[in-house]
Amino acid sequence: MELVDHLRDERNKAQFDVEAMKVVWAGSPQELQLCDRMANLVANHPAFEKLKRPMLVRKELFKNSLRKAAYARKLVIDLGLSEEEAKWLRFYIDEPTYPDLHWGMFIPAIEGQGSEEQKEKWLPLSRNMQIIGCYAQTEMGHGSNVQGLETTATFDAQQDHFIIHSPTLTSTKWWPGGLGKVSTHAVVYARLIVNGEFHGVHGWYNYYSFSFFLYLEDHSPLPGITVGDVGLKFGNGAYNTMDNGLLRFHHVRIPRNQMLMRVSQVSREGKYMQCDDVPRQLIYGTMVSVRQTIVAMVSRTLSRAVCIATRYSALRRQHSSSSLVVPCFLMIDYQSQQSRLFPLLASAYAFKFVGEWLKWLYTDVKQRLEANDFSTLPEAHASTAGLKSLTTSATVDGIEECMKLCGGDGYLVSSGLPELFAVSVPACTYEGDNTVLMLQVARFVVKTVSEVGYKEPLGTSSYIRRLNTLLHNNCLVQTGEDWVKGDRIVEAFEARAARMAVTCTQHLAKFQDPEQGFSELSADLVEVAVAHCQLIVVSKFVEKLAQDIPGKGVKEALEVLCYVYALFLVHKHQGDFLVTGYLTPKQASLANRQLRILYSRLRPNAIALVDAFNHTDHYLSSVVGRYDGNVYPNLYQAAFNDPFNDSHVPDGYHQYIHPILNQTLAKL
Ligand SMILES: CCC/C=C/C(=O)SCCNC(=O)CCNC(=O)[C@H](O)C(C)(C)COP(=O)([O-])OP(=O)([O-])OC[C@H]1O[C@@H](n2cnc3c(N)ncnc32)[C@H](O)[C@@H]1OP(=O)([O-])[O-]
Ligand SMILES: Cc1cc2nc3c(=O)[nH]c(=O)nc-3n(C[C@H](O)[C@H](O)[C@H](O)COP(=O)(O)OP(=O)(O)OC[C@H]3O[C@@H](n4cnc5c(N)ncnc54)[C@H](O)[C@@H]3O)c2cc1C
Repeated sequence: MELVDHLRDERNKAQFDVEAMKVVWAGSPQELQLCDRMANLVANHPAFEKLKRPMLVRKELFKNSLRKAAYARKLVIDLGLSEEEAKWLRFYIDEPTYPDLHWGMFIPAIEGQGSEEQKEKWLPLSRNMQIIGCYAQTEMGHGSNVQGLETTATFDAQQDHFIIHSPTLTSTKWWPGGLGKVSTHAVVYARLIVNGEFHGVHGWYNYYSFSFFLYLEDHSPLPGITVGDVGLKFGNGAYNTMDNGLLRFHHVRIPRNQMLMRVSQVSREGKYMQCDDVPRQLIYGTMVSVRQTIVAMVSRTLSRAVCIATRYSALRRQHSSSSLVVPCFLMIDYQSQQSRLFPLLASAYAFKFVGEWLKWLYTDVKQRLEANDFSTLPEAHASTAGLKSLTTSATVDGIEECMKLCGGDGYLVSSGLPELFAVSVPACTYEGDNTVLMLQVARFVVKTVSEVGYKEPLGTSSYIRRLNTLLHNNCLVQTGEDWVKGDRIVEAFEARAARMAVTCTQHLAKFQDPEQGFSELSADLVEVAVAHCQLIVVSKFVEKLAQDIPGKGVKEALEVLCYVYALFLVHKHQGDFLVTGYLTPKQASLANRQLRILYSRLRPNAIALVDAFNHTDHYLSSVVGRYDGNVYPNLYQAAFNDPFNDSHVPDGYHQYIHPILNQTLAKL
């Protein structure tokens, strides 16, 4: 039977080569081929069916996720998949499970913080999954405040042991993924006590957290260990496939050599030694690595929601403005729908490119760290923290907007959007609460501004070198067309970020106690950080356009997306641009007018741009976002696939409805 493509007319409107755009989106022909292969491997394997997931109760859901993880592992072994292939396989299985933490945090923690000897011992076991590990940092009372961790690791020189202990209820390890039921091992963060002294006390540190490698034997907890799951989380299915755990220690002994010893060591005699030249921030290194990964992947999450909402918008008709009866307008042709949807489409591309850049930055930093060059660590920390915060917040808001863009049907689980929202929203909290991370960026920016004159700003903050120009030269835009020039756009974002940073730095200088100032101005500081991070995203998109991009019309389509992204932000944050005096109201209004023109230029390419994400229907798992656009019959069928429709007589009908109908409630 010939398949009907209900979006064919829309696809025919495309003004660029979709296959070439797929390569740009994937990053390279090899990446495209790799992702395509893994996505289809998952889509065509019955073990990875996921439509029934939201209907399962927690225990069934969890067992189901264990089954999938086991099949995935079997595929990795049977097909001899590389670590990179296995990573994409897990990604397309699309279900948070313990291997995410094992591969994503436990192994990187050992790689980053273990000594050579420790790595040699534990990494092969971990990579073969003979042990399964998690990352246990957060405590019930201390998430954002890592310095406040209370778990203790006291050295016992007599027995050459550390004694791990949870001295208070609030020191209970709380949230680590994979901890609740599965992990055999954990990297545990604790305060080190040697000879009765806390170690690692520095000017800015009260406590110093150390990593320990902890054995949970034979899957029954070791004596002195209490372990369990933190409980049901938001959303059906969603993150409930993960066993986020709790963990308490009651004077648990572990051998001394289970302390991860790259940053500091404790000798047999109980001597504490800090490794020369290795900054203690390295114990935060795993977080930097994971924040980078989150940014690299988040564009896919947003692209998924945008793909669903764009396809449905290009199919569904509503009434025209002149006739409320005859349905004729495609939803996507409403200006208001475009002004909500197209900036999200542009953001997905923008986040993809900034994610690529961040990956490059992180790879560079990692190589430097291996050579004991720590000079770019502050830039890596600020960029990973800030971009993680900016992109996850925008993505989660974007998914919610996509849900609304699909009207009532977006609210149905079968649209794929509610579960996507529920599984994505904790990304604003895990790996650092987004506000807390933005405050870290603000510290970095303010410090850079304060040091102007005796320390050269580098990398993402190099615009601060041109502070004088940025503070005094105002925008030169005179026509709408002036807004679609890369250097002009970047300069506008630089001027806004620099002016906001300087104002905040001046306000901070008025406080005698800098920390009090920082606390009182924290809401403004977050805005400074947002301005700095948006500048990074815009400038990386503009830099991308300066590259050679093959394929008919591809570069032109990307240019439109880039300016939509940037001008949408100018419009949304016009208060910043106006208050800082960089723009006049007329220039702000020209930006908005140009944005509308860009929407009309984007419109014919909308479906092709989401097709270029190359998402399979399995990955989307959305009735309204299907590739063929055959929505209505499938939407109708999906209602009957719900087990709730198996019978007309639901459980409880006879018991609770009959008495009402028959007026026999008194018997209840
Ligand atoms: C898949 C999902 C799985 C989820 C897993 C999780 O959630 S796991 C759990 C995830 N949990 C979280 O994410 C917890 C979030 N909380 C934190 O990461 C920390 O508590 C903090 C960064 C907020 C504050 O840290 P603090 O109180 O220690 O200190 P401070 O602010 O005074 O800064 C002191 C200096 O250190 C610098 N510096 C800081 N971080 C880094 C870094 N990573 N790298 C390099 N440098 C860093 C900072 O710039 C400053 O430099 P300066 O100015 O002196 O040159
Ligand atoms: C799904 C999920 C998975 C997780 N996985 C892991 C894991 O594998 N391993 C692990 O160790 N942890 C894990 N976590 C824990 C996670 O890292 C923490 O939840 C996170 O760091 C935030 O800490 P918190 O929950 O204590 O929030 P809090 O720090 O209590 O924050 C609550 C509110 O206070 C605000 N706030 C806090 N501090 C400040 C400040 N200094 N200035 C201004 N505002 C502030 C925040 O913005 C937020 O609005 C996970 C969490 C979730 C939800």
